[in-house]
Amino acid sequence: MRRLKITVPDPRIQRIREELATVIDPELRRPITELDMVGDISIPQDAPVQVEINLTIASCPRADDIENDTRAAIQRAIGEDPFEVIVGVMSREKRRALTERLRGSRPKEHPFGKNSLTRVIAVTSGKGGVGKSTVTANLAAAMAADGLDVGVIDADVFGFSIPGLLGMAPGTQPTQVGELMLPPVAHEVKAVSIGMFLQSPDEVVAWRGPMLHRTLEQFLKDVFFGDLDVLLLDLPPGTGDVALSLGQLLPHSEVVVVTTPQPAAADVAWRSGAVAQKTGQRVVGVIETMSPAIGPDGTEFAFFGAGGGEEVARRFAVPLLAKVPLSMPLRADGDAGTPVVLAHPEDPAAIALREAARGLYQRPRGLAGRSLGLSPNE
Ligand SMILES: Nc1ncnc2c1ncn2[C@@H]1O[C@H](COP(=O)(O)OP(=O)(O)OP(=O)(O)O)[C@@H](O)[C@H]1O
Repeated sequence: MRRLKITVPDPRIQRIREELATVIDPELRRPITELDMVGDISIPQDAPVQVEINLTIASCPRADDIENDTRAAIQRAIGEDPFEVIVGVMSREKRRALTERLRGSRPKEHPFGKNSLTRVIAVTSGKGGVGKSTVTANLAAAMAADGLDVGVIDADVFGFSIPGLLGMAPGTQPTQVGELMLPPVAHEVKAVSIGMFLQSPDEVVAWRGPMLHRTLEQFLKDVFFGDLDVLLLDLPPGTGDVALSLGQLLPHSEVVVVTTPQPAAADVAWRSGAVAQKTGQRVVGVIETMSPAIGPDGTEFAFFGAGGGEEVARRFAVPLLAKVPLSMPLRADGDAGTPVVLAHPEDPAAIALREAARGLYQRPRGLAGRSLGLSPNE
């Protein structure tokens, strides 16, 4: 009688697959198994286990991370057994299929339209240099540290400082996979900035409105942020073109107004929020920064006066989410690329910013702050 030969798959292959499903692509934020990055897993006789990994592109900036995580996963699956990881690159067809799959889950326009579950929050100020970008970077880092998926679009053409504030090295750029751009990630925050697309660091951006509009639109459509809980936008100071574009592209976005305590700055800050209201957006809160600080001997330093935040919040009938005192660590940590909420969480400025972040994402959606069109001014 002839014997039927049944080949039983080596159980180690299944264990390796299960462990590889825990390896997350750092840019796409999905398991490499789901992204079709795992090729053949074979166990030749008397030879090490072979596992093939296919990166999305040859110059994948996070290739080392993916390979290291893959090795650790295989080790967890097979212990001391010898193995080999063969790192290759996806074929063009596979890459196209992947980008189509990633785009496929997105609506035709951009993924942050009115049915999106992502909370879009634009951070605006009247004047430049009041601390708006620092506030944005810290809100993003604090929300991400609380476990939210957070993205930032740095649309501040004149002072694109988000990459630096998040510690991204000069020259950091999104990774291009097919037509999609994968935003760099720092402190668990995905960020894309106009500054990442300049030819040289010294290039000055002097764009007219339509160019800014197209850039913002492209960021929203072509940057693959994945499913975000919160998308923060760092707007240029003032009441200009980007705010109007935002009204058209993201009419459901909410707006946080940043001001210093100075009455003159507060008045300009109020104007920038009022423009946002005119384009249908909703002012949801005010953050005062450079607020009075208390020295070690109890002396109060109120270099920029007091009361600006309360005044702007009163005029919009929205909460004053935080008063962020003047703080050396806040400034120094920003310069060093680690937001103060992470580097010095005990600093009074960090405490205030963390409270503002929580106040923002824990807030129910409502009508406060939306212009009801009853009065031309307030
Ligand atoms: N509470 C604070 N204490 C100390 N320094 C602060 C505080 N807030 C902001 N700064 C500092 O003020 C400077 C300007 O801040 P930032 O770049 O965030 O302002 P901005 O409003 O975004 O400016 P721009 O619109 O020109 O980009 C930075 O050096 C920052 O570290």
